[in-house]
Amino acid sequence: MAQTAGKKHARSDSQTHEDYLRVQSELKHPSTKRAKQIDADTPYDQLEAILEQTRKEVKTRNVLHWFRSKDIRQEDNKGLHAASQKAREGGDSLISMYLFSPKDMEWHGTSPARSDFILESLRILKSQLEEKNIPLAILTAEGRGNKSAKVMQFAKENDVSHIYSSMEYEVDELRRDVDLAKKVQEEKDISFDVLHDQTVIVPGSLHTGAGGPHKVFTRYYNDWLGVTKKDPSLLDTCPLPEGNEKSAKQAHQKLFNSTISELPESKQFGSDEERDRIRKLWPAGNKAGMQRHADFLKHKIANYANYRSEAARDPSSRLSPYFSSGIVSVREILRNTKNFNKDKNFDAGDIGVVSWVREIVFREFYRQVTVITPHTSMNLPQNLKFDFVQWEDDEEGWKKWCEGRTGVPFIDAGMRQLNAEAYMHNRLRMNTASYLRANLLLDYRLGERYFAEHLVDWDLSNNTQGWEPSYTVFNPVTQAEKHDKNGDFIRKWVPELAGVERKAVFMPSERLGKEEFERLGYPYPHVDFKESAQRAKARYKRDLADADP
Ligand SMILES: Cc1cc2nc3c(=O)[nH]c(=O)nc-3n(C[C@H](O)[C@H](O)[C@H](O)COP(=O)(O)OP(=O)(O)OC[C@H]3O[C@@H](n4cnc5c(N)ncnc54)[C@H](O)[C@@H]3O)c2cc1C
Repeated sequence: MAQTAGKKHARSDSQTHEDYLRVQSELKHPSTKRAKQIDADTPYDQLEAILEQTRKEVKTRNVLHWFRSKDIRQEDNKGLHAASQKAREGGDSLISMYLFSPKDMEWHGTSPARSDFILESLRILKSQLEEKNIPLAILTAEGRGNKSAKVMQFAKENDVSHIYSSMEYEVDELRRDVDLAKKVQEEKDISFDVLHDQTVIVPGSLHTGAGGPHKVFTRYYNDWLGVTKKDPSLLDTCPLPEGNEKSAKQAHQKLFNSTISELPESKQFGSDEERDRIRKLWPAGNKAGMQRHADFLKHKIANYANYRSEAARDPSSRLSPYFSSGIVSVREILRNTKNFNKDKNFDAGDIGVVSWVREIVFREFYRQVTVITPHTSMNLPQNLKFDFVQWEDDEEGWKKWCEGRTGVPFIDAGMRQLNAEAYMHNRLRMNTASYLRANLLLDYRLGERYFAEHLVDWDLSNNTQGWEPSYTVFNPVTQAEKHDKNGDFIRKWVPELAGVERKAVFMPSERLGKEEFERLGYPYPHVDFKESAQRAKARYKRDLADADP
């Protein structure tokens, strides 16, 4: 396994004592009492309310679209389209901007793979827009707190009358937009709007019969199917932005000259080899994402319902980084999927399509959860009682988990895939997460953070929901026997076990002696998973019984 000397970046898979201390210090969060206050008066509601006042009628001058790391594309981008239309109404130029924030990358633990993927996609987008005489200016925010001031300064310097952008649903990002909206309120001749673009159905808008937003997935899913069937226009896409006159190149020369930022040292790859390998796995830009979807429809979706949990077959679309950075539009992807499914609704036709779209609806549901329980984006579990669990302090267990050396092959295979590909198959994500919080009884937030620091597709809503603690404890042996029947996935990622007999691959400690482990160079299990699962359940029961969030 690659060992990176010097530790200049968080991405390295060999963990030191300092890493263990650092990652613990990054798990700060508000009290559960404060979390409830935030849930009662959400930043999302605050933003929606203030936007009523900042969507103003003002004389159109230059129109700005502010790209975020969730809408890096010109195709079917609602905010960009609205900005383009406004500019056509007789304004000067359509201009665009991306605010690069190295401090936020540190704060959120963004992985080098995701950081690079975003910058490479921006590079492609910049040149596509430039062909239409639309500049994409890259600004750098020095601190985490001065972003709205920076945007306002940019708007004034460039005589912007209208600012458009796409909604981000996490607390920090919503508060940043509220902050900018307050500044816009003080200006007579600037308008600000934030559009919903990430999902087919606006998060928070699907309600139960009693009136509150759905909190249970199956009900949300059924409702989602019904609404999209009734109103197929939800999948309508918007056109590409219209270009500026050639003269815009002269008028906004400074913006055209701005260059894509360098990543801070901690976000750079450990080596050129690693960079090239990861870029090959995850080619940047919309075209690559759409091609990936077309290939998935052609070769894999028909078997998705049957094979989706069998990681060795690599059965899924691998579109998650493209969704999480908004490099592809979910509406366009679903519209193409529907065409493939002979225009049938998403609960009919090809069973692979039905099964795959259900996962996309999970993505939409988790955005609804983030909006209605904002504390989930603040390092707190959705069920606040789990904040009262007394986790173990086990540095050795932590390191072994990170490095894929727990001695439990299914877990180690998943972690090694993550370390090598900046990606892990969903079944392995479920198992490695369960192993960390239940078998090792380590604070689940340590794992959540490690995923953020390594995944190319990190997405707060999907990741925090994936890590949400519960009483469910996966048995990594029966899981492997069921979903990796021949042990192919394990053998691929844990080559030490390539030659051992099939049964021993799933749990070598049940069939091989300790000396055999030494000979193979594979670690003996750090904990007994059956015993540790019992211990976790008892611990949860004890701590949750006394918990009073
Ligand atoms: C502990 C844990 C952490 C996770 N962290 C992330 C994360 O940071 N980013 C992320 O995008 N997904 C995350 N997931 C969800 C899921 O594992 C990935 O979306 C999926 O594995 C990506 O592979 P794919 O694109 O081939 O998915 P496909 O199976 O092809 O699914 C298509 C799309 O549907 C969405 N999707 C699929 N499964 C889920 C799911 N369980 N929940 C929500 N959306 C889903 C994704 O956008 C995905 O790209 C996590 C799951 C767990 C259990």
